[in-house]
Order: sequence, then C-alpha cells, then structure tokens
Amino acid sequence: MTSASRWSSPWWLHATAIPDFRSEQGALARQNELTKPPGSLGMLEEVAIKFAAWQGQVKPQIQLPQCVVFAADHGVVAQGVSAFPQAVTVEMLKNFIAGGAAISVLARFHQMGLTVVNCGTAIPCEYLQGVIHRPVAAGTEDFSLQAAMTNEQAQQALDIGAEIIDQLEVGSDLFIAGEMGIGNTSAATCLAAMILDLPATALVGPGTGVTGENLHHKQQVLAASMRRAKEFVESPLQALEQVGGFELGAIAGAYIRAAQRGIPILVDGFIASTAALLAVQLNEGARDWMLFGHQSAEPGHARVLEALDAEPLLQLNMRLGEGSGAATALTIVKQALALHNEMATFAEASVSGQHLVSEAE
Ligand SMILES: Cc1cc2ncn([C@H]3O[C@H](COP(=O)(O)O)[C@@H](O)[C@H]3O)c2cc1C
Ligand SMILES: O=C(O)c1cccnc1
Repeated sequence: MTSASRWSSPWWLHATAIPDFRSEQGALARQNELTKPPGSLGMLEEVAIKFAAWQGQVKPQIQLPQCVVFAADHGVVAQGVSAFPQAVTVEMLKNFIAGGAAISVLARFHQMGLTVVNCGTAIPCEYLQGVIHRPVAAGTEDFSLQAAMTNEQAQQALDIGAEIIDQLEVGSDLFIAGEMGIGNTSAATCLAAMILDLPATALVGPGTGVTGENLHHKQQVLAASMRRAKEFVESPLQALEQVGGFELGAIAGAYIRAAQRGIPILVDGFIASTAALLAVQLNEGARDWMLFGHQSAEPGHARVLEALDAEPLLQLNMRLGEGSGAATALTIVKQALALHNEMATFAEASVSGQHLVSEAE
C-alpha cells in the first residue's frame, strides 16, 4: 500500500532526488573544452549538462530507456467530444502489444522497453496478455454531469504510476510516459484549465480531429463542465477528481516517483505535459527531473509548457500522444550525449582555443 496512512504524509509529498551539482559543473567545463565555439551546440549542450547532473557523472549515457503507456476511458465521450469511438482505446491496446502502433515502432527503433498499463477501460480487456491490468473502474464518470472519480480513485490512480516506476528494470535511466484514452484531450483541457485558472476555451483543440461545428460543441461541453466542477476544486487532487482521468493521475504519480528515485523524465505532448503540470502542483521537486520532448500541435500545449517554464526540443506538428513525440526527441537526446562524450577537446586535438574574449564576459 503506497497511499497515505493516518500518521504519515502521502508518498507523493515526499522529497524528490537532488541533481548532482558537481557533475553539472564538470559537464559545463567539458562543454567549454570541446572543439567548437562555446555554446555553439545550443540546447544540445544544455541537455548533456542536465543528464550529467541527473546521472551524477560528467559523461552521462542512456542505456535502458523505458516507455510506459497508461490507458483509460473517459465518461465524457458520451457527449460527443472525440472524432473516434470509445472502442478505439482497447483496440489500440491490442495494437501496442502486437507492435503496430506508432509508439511500438519507435520503441523498437530505440530498443526501448515498452510497458502498457490498463488503468480502467469501458470495454473489459483483462483477457489481454502482455498488458499490466490495474483498472480503477470501467472508465471515469461523465465529468460534464458529475465528478470524474472519487478521492479514493484519484489516489489509486497516482499509486498505479508509483507502482509501475518501482517495478521498472534496475538501471532504467530514462522514463517516457505515453497515454491512450479516447476523450483524454477533453480531460487534459479541463484539468490544465482548472490548475491554470483559465477558461477551457483558452486550451481546447481538435484532439483526434474534431473540427468546425463539432469543435464548437466540444468547447461548449468543456466550458459547461468547468462551470459545474469549479466550486468543488480547491486543490490539484480535487481537480483530478473532478475533471481528470485515471491515466492522467497515473502519469502524474509516475513522474513524481521517477523524480523521487532520480530517474530523468522525457515528457511527451499536451496530455503528458498536463499530467506533468499536475505532478508539479502536487510536488514541485518533480520539475527538476523533466525534459520536454516536443510541442504538440494541440493548441493548449503552448500554455501548459509556458506554465511549466519548459522549452521543448522539437516542434514537428505532431498530435498523437502515446509517448511518440518524446520517443522522437530521444534521438536528439542521444545525439547530445554522444557529442558531449565523444568530441575531442582543444588540447586532445591540438586545436587553438578562443583568442578574442570580450571584456563584458
Ligand atoms: C487510432 C488512434 C490512435 C491514437 N493514439 C493516440 N491517440 C490519441 O488520441 C486520443 C485523444 O484524442 P481525443 O480526445 O480527440 O479522443 C488519445 O487516445 C490519445 O492518446 C490516438 C487516437 C486514435 C483515434
Ligand atoms: O499532444 C498530445 O498529447 C495529443 C494530442 C492530440 C491527441 N492526443 C494526444
């Protein structure tokens, strides 16, 4: 049992790990000795320095990256807020395992571990082998009419994430959370809007491809849901209860536990970033372990990234989820580390260093 007992604070409030400052300084010094003008590799330098701090070594490496896709269904789809039917959630679970989904391909490409977790689908799928089954319920309630979940269910969702991180193979050195759940752009939109105190209309977008009249309808459903839920929300956990989803809670829990265990996090798109926002609301130390892979085409993502003071590595107009944007960014991260670890220093290559240094520096 990982949730709060009567006497102790809940696990998600426990301190996160502290990145190693000496390794960070060592990596910064190394970057300035490599055969290039200082700073010329831009964000790639920052990425390598971050990983040095996270791994406590001047030459960091990624050897065992892990992607975990958390899946769940959403009662609010009864209001017609997704372009696809609810059955797709479970159908895609099969596709993840069979190896045909985008994230399956990218995980193979990177030789990255791929774990799929059922957090609660409307259509039963416990017969599916190769999926970890932790259903909280058969999907959330329709949050346009009532709370998406109870307080106990919200805590259960957070616990699933922590359990999964605790079960990762020893030596896992990068964590990507993916998600699958028809209707979850609606849940993420309302959750982010609730946390940021913005109207849902400031964040809402097409998700799977809701456009025109249908997008207008989605906006109205989400605005009404916010009006219903607002009076019940005084804490981030209550925001999850009112308008969240089981997979969103599980991802937030996984991020917090990864930060507590010192496992670097590569955050995916709008949905994953909204779970990151929830995680940081619950435990601000989680932010120290996050790197952001890409900026999704889903319009709300820009606001969520801004609130997290996050600068994503890529902007490719992707809007899929599953962890696919983060997995794509992993290529850039690996290249950043290869350059940092393998480039020659000025001394090693007998290259002359900088001779014009401005007074201001
Ligand atoms: C075939 C298919 C594969 C997906 N993989 C991720 N999503 C993405 O789309 C869904 C969210 O969009 P909305 O809120 O509009 O339903 C999530 O399941 C998300 O992961 C998919 C969606 C579909 C249709
Ligand atoms: O950016 C995302 O996470 C996203 C966008 C659209 C649909 N599903 C996920």
